[in-house]
Amino acid sequence: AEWGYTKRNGPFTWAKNYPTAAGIRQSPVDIDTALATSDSSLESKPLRWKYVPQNTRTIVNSGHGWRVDVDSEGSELVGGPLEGTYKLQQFHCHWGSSSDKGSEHTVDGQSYAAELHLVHWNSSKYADCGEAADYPDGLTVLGVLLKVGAKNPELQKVIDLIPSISHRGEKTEVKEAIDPAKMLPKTLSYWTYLGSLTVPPCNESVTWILFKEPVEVSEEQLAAFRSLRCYKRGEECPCDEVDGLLISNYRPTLPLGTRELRECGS
Ligand SMILES: C[C@@H](NC(=O)c1ccc(Cl)c(S(N)(=O)=O)c1)c1ccccc1O
Ligand SMILES: [Zn+2]
Repeated sequence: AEWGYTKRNGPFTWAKNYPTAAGIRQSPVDIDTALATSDSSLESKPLRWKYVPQNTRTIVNSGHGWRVDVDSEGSELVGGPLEGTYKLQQFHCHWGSSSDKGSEHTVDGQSYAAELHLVHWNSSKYADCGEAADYPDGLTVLGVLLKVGAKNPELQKVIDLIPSISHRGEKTEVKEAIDPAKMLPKTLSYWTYLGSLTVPPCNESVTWILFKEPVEVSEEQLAAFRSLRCYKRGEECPCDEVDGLLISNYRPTLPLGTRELRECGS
Protein backbone atom coordinates (compact mmCIF):
# COMPACT_ATOMS: atom_id res chain seq x y z
CA ALA A 1 0.00 0.00 0.00
CA GLU A 2 1.06 3.58 -0.58
CA TRP A 3 3.15 5.11 2.21
CA GLY A 4 1.59 7.87 4.30
CA TYR A 5 1.36 9.28 7.80
CA THR A 6 -1.21 7.05 9.50
CA LYS A 7 -0.55 4.20 11.95
CA ARG A 8 -0.94 1.71 9.14
CA ASN A 9 1.40 3.27 6.56
CA GLY A 10 3.29 5.91 8.55
CA PRO A 11 7.01 6.66 9.19
CA PHE A 12 7.62 3.58 11.36
CA THR A 13 6.50 1.28 8.51
CA TRP A 14 8.48 2.95 5.70
CA ALA A 15 11.68 0.88 6.11
CA LYS A 16 9.72 -2.23 5.08
CA ASN A 17 9.37 -1.01 1.47
CA TYR A 18 12.12 1.63 1.52
CA PRO A 19 15.19 0.16 3.29
CA THR A 20 17.11 3.47 3.01
CA ALA A 21 14.66 4.88 5.56
CA ALA A 22 16.61 2.84 8.16
CA GLY A 23 19.96 4.41 7.14
CA ILE A 24 22.40 6.44 9.22
CA ARG A 25 22.09 9.72 7.23
CA GLN A 26 18.35 10.23 7.69
CA SER A 27 16.29 13.40 8.17
CA PRO A 28 14.76 15.14 10.02
CA VAL A 29 16.88 15.41 13.17
CA ASP A 30 16.67 17.30 16.44
CA ILE A 31 19.00 20.32 16.27
CA ASP A 32 20.94 20.19 19.54
CA THR A 33 22.19 23.79 19.44
CA ALA A 34 24.98 23.01 21.93
CA LEU A 35 26.46 20.53 19.42
CA ALA A 36 26.55 23.00 16.51
CA THR A 37 30.04 24.15 15.47
CA SER A 38 30.42 27.54 13.82
CA ASP A 39 32.52 27.32 10.71
CA SER A 40 34.49 30.24 9.25
CA SER A 41 34.30 28.72 5.76
CA LEU A 42 30.51 29.08 5.91
CA GLU A 43 30.81 32.70 7.06
CA SER A 44 33.18 33.47 4.16
CA LYS A 45 30.78 32.25 1.43
CA PRO A 46 27.35 33.82 2.06
CA LEU A 47 24.36 31.82 0.89
CA ARG A 48 22.88 33.50 -2.20
CA TRP A 49 19.68 32.70 -4.10
CA LYS A 50 17.76 34.00 -7.09
CA TYR A 51 14.16 32.92 -7.84
CA VAL A 52 11.80 33.85 -10.67
CA PRO A 53 8.30 34.28 -9.18
CA GLN A 54 6.70 33.91 -12.63
CA ASN A 55 8.24 30.40 -12.81
CA THR A 56 6.01 29.02 -10.06
CA ARG A 57 3.84 26.93 -12.34
CA THR A 58 1.39 24.55 -10.71
CA ILE A 59 0.22 23.51 -7.28
CA VAL A 60 -0.70 19.87 -6.74
CA ASN A 61 -2.21 17.76 -3.98
CA SER A 62 0.29 14.88 -3.97
CA GLY A 63 -1.78 12.96 -1.41
CA HIS A 64 0.99 13.85 1.07
CA GLY A 65 0.34 17.58 1.11
CA TRP A 66 0.41 20.54 -1.25
CA ARG A 67 3.42 21.05 -3.51
CA VAL A 68 4.21 23.99 -5.82
CA ASP A 69 6.19 22.84 -8.84
CA VAL A 70 8.56 25.41 -10.32
CA ASP A 71 10.29 25.80 -13.69
CA SER A 72 13.89 25.54 -12.50
CA GLU A 73 15.23 27.85 -15.25
CA GLY A 74 16.43 31.17 -13.94
CA SER A 75 16.68 30.07 -10.32
CA GLU A 76 19.91 29.49 -8.47
CA LEU A 77 21.22 28.78 -4.99
CA VAL A 78 24.96 29.02 -4.28
CA GLY A 79 27.37 29.52 -1.38
CA GLY A 80 27.35 28.44 2.25
CA PRO A 81 28.11 24.71 2.40
CA LEU A 82 27.34 24.23 -1.30
CA GLU A 83 29.72 23.40 -4.14
CA GLY A 84 28.35 24.52 -7.50
CA THR A 85 24.89 25.79 -8.38
CA TYR A 86 21.54 24.38 -7.29
CA LYS A 87 18.22 25.12 -8.97
CA LEU A 88 14.78 25.30 -7.33
CA GLN A 89 12.50 22.38 -8.26
CA GLN A 90 9.53 22.67 -5.92
CA PHE A 91 8.42 23.78 -2.50
CA HIS A 92 5.99 22.17 -0.08
CA CYS A 93 5.14 22.09 3.58
CA HIS A 94 4.76 19.73 6.56
CA TRP A 95 2.37 20.32 9.45
CA GLY A 96 0.66 18.61 12.42
CA SER A 97 -2.89 18.01 13.68
CA SER A 98 -2.46 20.94 16.12
CA SER A 99 0.02 23.77 16.11
CA ASP A 100 2.07 22.42 19.04
CA LYS A 101 3.69 20.02 16.54
CA GLY A 102 4.14 19.71 12.79
CA SER A 103 7.69 20.76 11.97
CA GLU A 104 10.02 17.96 10.89
CA HIS A 105 13.20 19.35 12.43
CA THR A 106 13.04 20.23 16.13
CA VAL A 107 15.35 22.67 17.95
CA ASP A 108 16.55 21.55 21.38
CA GLY A 109 13.56 19.22 21.40
CA GLN A 110 11.07 21.95 20.52
CA SER A 111 8.64 21.40 17.65
CA TYR A 112 7.24 24.23 15.55
CA ALA A 113 3.79 24.38 13.96
CA ALA A 114 4.99 23.59 10.46
CA GLU A 115 8.04 23.53 8.19
CA LEU A 116 8.44 24.83 4.64
CA HIS A 117 10.86 23.03 2.30
CA LEU A 118 12.37 24.58 -0.83
CA VAL A 119 13.85 21.65 -2.79
CA HIS A 120 16.84 22.37 -5.07
CA TRP A 121 18.96 20.07 -7.28
CA ASN A 122 22.65 20.28 -8.26
CA SER A 123 22.51 21.56 -11.83
CA SER A 124 26.32 21.82 -11.99
CA LYS A 125 26.61 18.02 -11.93
CA TYR A 126 23.26 16.43 -12.83
CA ALA A 127 20.72 16.69 -15.63
CA ASP A 128 17.58 16.92 -13.51
CA CYS A 129 16.13 16.55 -10.02
CA GLY A 130 15.34 12.87 -10.46
CA GLU A 131 18.93 11.99 -11.34
CA ALA A 132 20.33 14.31 -8.64
CA ALA A 133 18.22 12.57 -5.97
CA ASP A 134 20.42 9.47 -6.39
CA TYR A 135 23.69 11.20 -5.41
CA PRO A 136 24.97 12.31 -1.99
CA ASP A 137 25.49 15.90 -3.24
CA GLY A 138 22.43 15.90 -5.47
CA LEU A 139 19.88 17.92 -3.49
CA THR A 140 19.73 20.87 -1.13
CA VAL A 141 16.64 21.81 0.86
CA LEU A 142 16.17 25.22 2.47
CA GLY A 143 14.05 24.61 5.54
CA VAL A 144 11.97 27.34 7.18
CA LEU A 145 10.37 26.77 10.60
CA LEU A 146 6.82 28.14 10.80
CA LYS A 147 5.31 29.35 14.07
CA VAL A 148 1.79 30.59 14.83
CA GLY A 149 1.43 34.35 14.48
CA ALA A 150 0.42 36.85 11.85
CA LYS A 151 -1.13 35.76 8.56
CA ASN A 152 1.61 35.09 6.00
CA PRO A 153 0.73 37.06 2.84
CA GLU A 154 2.93 35.03 0.46
CA LEU A 155 1.66 31.70 1.80
CA GLN A 156 -1.89 33.08 1.52
CA LYS A 157 -1.49 32.81 -2.27
CA VAL A 158 -1.03 29.03 -1.75
CA ILE A 159 -3.94 28.82 0.71
CA ASP A 160 -6.27 30.53 -1.79
CA LEU A 161 -5.62 27.65 -4.23
CA ILE A 162 -6.20 24.80 -1.75
CA PRO A 163 -9.97 24.52 -2.38
CA SER A 164 -9.22 23.67 -6.02
CA ILE A 165 -6.81 20.85 -5.10
CA SER A 166 -8.83 19.38 -2.21
CA HIS A 167 -8.35 15.76 -3.36
CA ARG A 168 -5.26 13.69 -4.17
CA GLY A 169 -3.96 14.14 -7.72
CA GLU A 170 -5.74 17.44 -8.33
CA LYS A 171 -3.58 20.27 -9.63
CA THR A 172 -4.11 23.83 -10.80
CA GLU A 173 -2.16 26.62 -12.47
CA VAL A 174 -0.60 29.18 -10.13
CA LYS A 175 -1.93 32.37 -11.72
CA GLU A 176 -0.66 34.93 -9.20
CA ALA A 177 3.16 34.53 -9.02
CA ILE A 178 4.41 33.29 -5.66
CA ASP A 179 7.87 34.55 -4.68
CA PRO A 180 9.70 31.83 -2.70
CA ALA A 181 12.19 34.49 -1.52
CA LYS A 182 9.37 36.25 0.34
CA MET A 183 8.77 33.12 2.44
CA LEU A 184 12.31 33.15 3.87
CA PRO A 185 13.15 34.77 7.22
CA LYS A 186 14.81 38.18 7.51
CA THR A 187 17.99 36.96 9.23
CA LEU A 188 19.85 34.32 7.27
CA SER A 189 21.62 32.41 10.04
CA TYR A 190 21.21 28.67 9.60
CA TRP A 191 22.24 25.19 10.68
CA THR A 192 23.49 22.74 8.05
CA TYR A 193 24.10 18.99 8.04
CA LEU A 194 24.05 16.07 5.59
CA GLY A 195 20.74 14.18 5.52
CA SER A 196 17.99 12.69 3.40
CA LEU A 197 14.58 13.15 1.90
CA THR A 198 12.10 13.07 4.79
CA VAL A 199 9.69 11.11 2.60
CA PRO A 200 10.12 7.72 0.90
CA PRO A 201 12.36 6.62 -0.71
CA CYS A 202 14.36 8.70 1.87
CA ASN A 203 17.42 8.98 -0.43
CA GLU A 204 20.50 10.12 1.49
CA SER A 205 21.18 12.90 -0.98
CA VAL A 206 20.19 16.13 0.79
CA THR A 207 22.38 18.91 2.13
CA TRP A 208 20.02 20.45 4.71
CA ILE A 209 20.10 24.18 5.37
CA LEU A 210 17.62 25.07 8.14
CA PHE A 211 17.16 28.76 8.91
CA LYS A 212 17.30 29.60 12.61
CA GLU A 213 14.63 32.33 12.55
CA PRO A 214 11.04 31.04 12.37
CA VAL A 215 8.54 32.72 10.05
CA GLU A 216 4.95 33.42 11.11
CA VAL A 217 1.79 31.78 9.76
CA SER A 218 -1.74 32.09 11.18
CA GLU A 219 -3.85 29.36 12.80
CA GLU A 220 -6.42 29.80 10.01
CA GLN A 221 -3.71 29.18 7.40
CA LEU A 222 -2.59 26.01 9.20
CA ALA A 223 -6.23 24.89 9.36
CA ALA A 224 -6.45 25.31 5.57
CA PHE A 225 -3.49 22.93 5.11
CA ARG A 226 -5.35 20.31 7.19
CA SER A 227 -8.38 20.53 4.89
CA LEU A 228 -6.54 18.68 2.09
CA ARG A 229 -7.68 15.11 1.52
CA CYS A 230 -5.29 12.20 1.03
CA TYR A 231 -7.58 10.29 -1.35
CA LYS A 232 -8.86 10.81 -4.88
CA ARG A 233 -12.25 12.41 -5.57
CA GLY A 234 -14.82 9.66 -6.06
CA GLU A 235 -12.77 7.02 -4.23
CA GLU A 236 -13.56 6.00 -0.68
CA CYS A 237 -11.12 7.13 1.99
CA PRO A 238 -8.27 4.55 2.23
CA CYS A 239 -6.41 6.08 5.15
CA ASP A 240 -7.84 5.73 8.65
CA GLU A 241 -7.41 9.49 9.12
CA VAL A 242 -10.44 11.52 10.18
CA ASP A 243 -12.40 11.22 6.89
CA GLY A 244 -9.18 11.23 4.91
CA LEU A 245 -8.10 14.71 5.95
CA LEU A 246 -4.35 15.28 5.73
CA ILE A 247 -4.19 16.53 9.31
CA SER A 248 -0.51 15.66 9.79
CA ASN A 249 2.37 14.95 7.39
CA TYR A 250 5.63 15.24 9.31
CA ARG A 251 8.25 12.56 9.95
CA PRO A 252 9.51 12.28 13.56
CA THR A 253 13.22 12.99 14.11
CA LEU A 254 15.99 10.40 13.58
CA PRO A 255 19.39 10.27 15.34
CA LEU A 256 22.09 12.66 14.08
CA GLY A 257 24.61 9.93 14.94
CA THR A 258 28.20 10.89 14.12
CA ARG A 259 27.20 13.56 11.60
CA GLU A 260 28.59 17.06 11.96
CA LEU A 261 26.12 19.89 12.65
CA ARG A 262 27.49 23.27 11.53
CA GLU A 263 26.01 26.72 12.00
CA CYS A 264 26.46 30.08 10.29
CA GLY A 265 25.45 33.32 11.98
CA SER A 266 24.21 33.78 15.53
C1 LIG B 1 5.59 14.04 -1.85
C2 LIG B 1 6.18 14.74 -0.74
N1 LIG B 1 7.51 15.19 -0.86
C3 LIG B 1 8.30 15.35 -1.92
O1 LIG B 1 7.90 15.34 -3.04
C4 LIG B 1 9.74 15.60 -1.60
C5 LIG B 1 10.69 15.51 -2.62
C6 LIG B 1 12.02 15.79 -2.34
C7 LIG B 1 12.39 16.18 -1.02
CL1 LIG B 1 14.05 16.58 -0.71
C8 LIG B 1 11.44 16.25 0.00
S1 LIG B 1 11.86 16.78 1.61
N2 LIG B 1 10.59 16.61 2.56
O2 LIG B 1 12.93 15.95 2.10
O3 LIG B 1 12.19 18.19 1.49
C9 LIG B 1 10.11 15.96 -0.29
C10 LIG B 1 5.38 15.84 -0.14
C11 LIG B 1 5.54 16.05 1.21
C12 LIG B 1 4.82 17.03 1.83
C13 LIG B 1 3.94 17.83 1.13
C14 LIG B 1 3.77 17.63 -0.22
C15 LIG B 1 4.50 16.63 -0.89
O4 LIG B 1 4.36 16.45 -2.21
ZN1 LIG C 1 9.57 18.22 2.95
